Amino acid sequence: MAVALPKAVTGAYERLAGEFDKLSTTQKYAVGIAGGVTSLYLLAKVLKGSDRDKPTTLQLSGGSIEASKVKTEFDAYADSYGKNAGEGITDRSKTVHLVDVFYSLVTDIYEWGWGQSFHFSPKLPNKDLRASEAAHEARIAALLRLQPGQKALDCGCGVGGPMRTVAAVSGAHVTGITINQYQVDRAKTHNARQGLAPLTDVVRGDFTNMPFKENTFDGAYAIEATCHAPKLEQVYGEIYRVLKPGSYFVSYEWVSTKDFDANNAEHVKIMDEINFGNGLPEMRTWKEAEDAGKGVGFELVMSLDLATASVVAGPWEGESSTGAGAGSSPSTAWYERLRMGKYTHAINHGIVSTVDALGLAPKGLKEVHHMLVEVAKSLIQGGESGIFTPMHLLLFRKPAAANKK
Ligand SMILES: C=C(CC[C@@H](C)[C@H]1CC[C@H]2C3=CC[C@H]4[C@H](C)[C@@H](O)CC[C@]4(C)[C@H]3CC[C@]12C)C(C)C
Ligand SMILES: C[S@@+](CC[C@H](N)C(=O)[O-])C[C@H]1O[C@@H](n2cnc3c(N)ncnc32)[C@H](O)[C@@H]1O
Repeated sequence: MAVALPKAVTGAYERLAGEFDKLSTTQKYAVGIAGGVTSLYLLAKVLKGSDRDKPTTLQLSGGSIEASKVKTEFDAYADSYGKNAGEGITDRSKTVHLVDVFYSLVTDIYEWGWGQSFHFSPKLPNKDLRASEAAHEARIAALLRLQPGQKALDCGCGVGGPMRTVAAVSGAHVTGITINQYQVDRAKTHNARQGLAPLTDVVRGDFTNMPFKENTFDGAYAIEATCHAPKLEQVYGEIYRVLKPGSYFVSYEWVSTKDFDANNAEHVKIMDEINFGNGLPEMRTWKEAEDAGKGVGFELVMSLDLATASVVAGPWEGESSTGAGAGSSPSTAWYERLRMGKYTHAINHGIVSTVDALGLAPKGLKEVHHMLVEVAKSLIQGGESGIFTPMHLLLFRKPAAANKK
């Protein structure tokens, strides 16, 4: 079927062709060569690109996993989740490895479709997404009272979006730890490009067994990361160990809220889907998270679901809220950003499926993207129903007298 182009387009084309005809043969060659070189340059940029801010569609990779193994690794990841309601990862001893695989599979897609900060944020009134995201990260620096010259730890740092904000607003040095080598490389590239290399460091390691000496850091934080630990006590215990006495640890936790009913099949189904699409071994309740921190020796200073409550100015010593969420927040709900444009998820899936069909993306990436399209729906359901929050703020303090016999 012939496609009729708008008159404005055909008219412009005819005028250009007319102008081209007026050129001498040498000029025509020159235009041809310039056009060819420009096209080659643009093609090379799309295909390769280096030191990129974010991957282009054609750069979507399997992270630290070889392209030829992406499909096999994704299938093994999918098989590691039990079929029974509420089961999560069946063999919990494999959690850390599976999380590493998960982040190899999703890191490029996250950067491509979300940005360099792998977390949610309440959208603040009259502020755009990036400003709201940065405010959510800067709150961490304020809660930890970080100062220039101090040392902070970012537990589960992703590609370093939050670490760069925390270092930039506080002047403190931030060391990030992530289980995924591909994220280490990406974070270091971004840190250098954004002039923050001197205030940051990134290491590959397991946050349940960290390569740092006791009493090293003046503050520690985890943004939507400790939910990946096989047991919360393992990661909280390690953070307690490496913190100096009297220092703070703040976490934005993924937890079920007081509205979650473990006997409600629909609630459990939503949580199972959230666990699978986000590499979580299981979902903890906000109370379990509070108890885990206290259990390893921390004092609980503050506990508040930022999805439902506004934060007042500090300090918060001795002020431990119930976790039920006090007051209502004037901001837009965190899950609204996930809805994106009406057709964005479908369009993105079309793009990923096309590069997959053309053999320009690792086989298996289409399935990974499909998992993310599905989990976006489950996260929205979890948020709308109020049974789940990705931002339960827990502020802990290592007692000043810790370590003293
Ligand atoms: C804290 C975690 C990650 C939180 C979020 C950063 C990610 C959770 C779900 C992700 C996404 C869902 C839909 C994707 C979309 C289909 C794709 O085209 C572009 C990327 C998404 C928007 C993607 C981006 C990151 C998330 C929002 C967990 C893992 C503990
Ligand atoms: C959702 S991302 C959040 C990243 C970052 N906090 C942010 O907000 O951009 C979770 C991070 O936790 C890290 N992580 C999960 N399990 C880990 C483990 N056992 N040891 C170290 N890092 C881990 C992942 O590698 C990833 O970087």
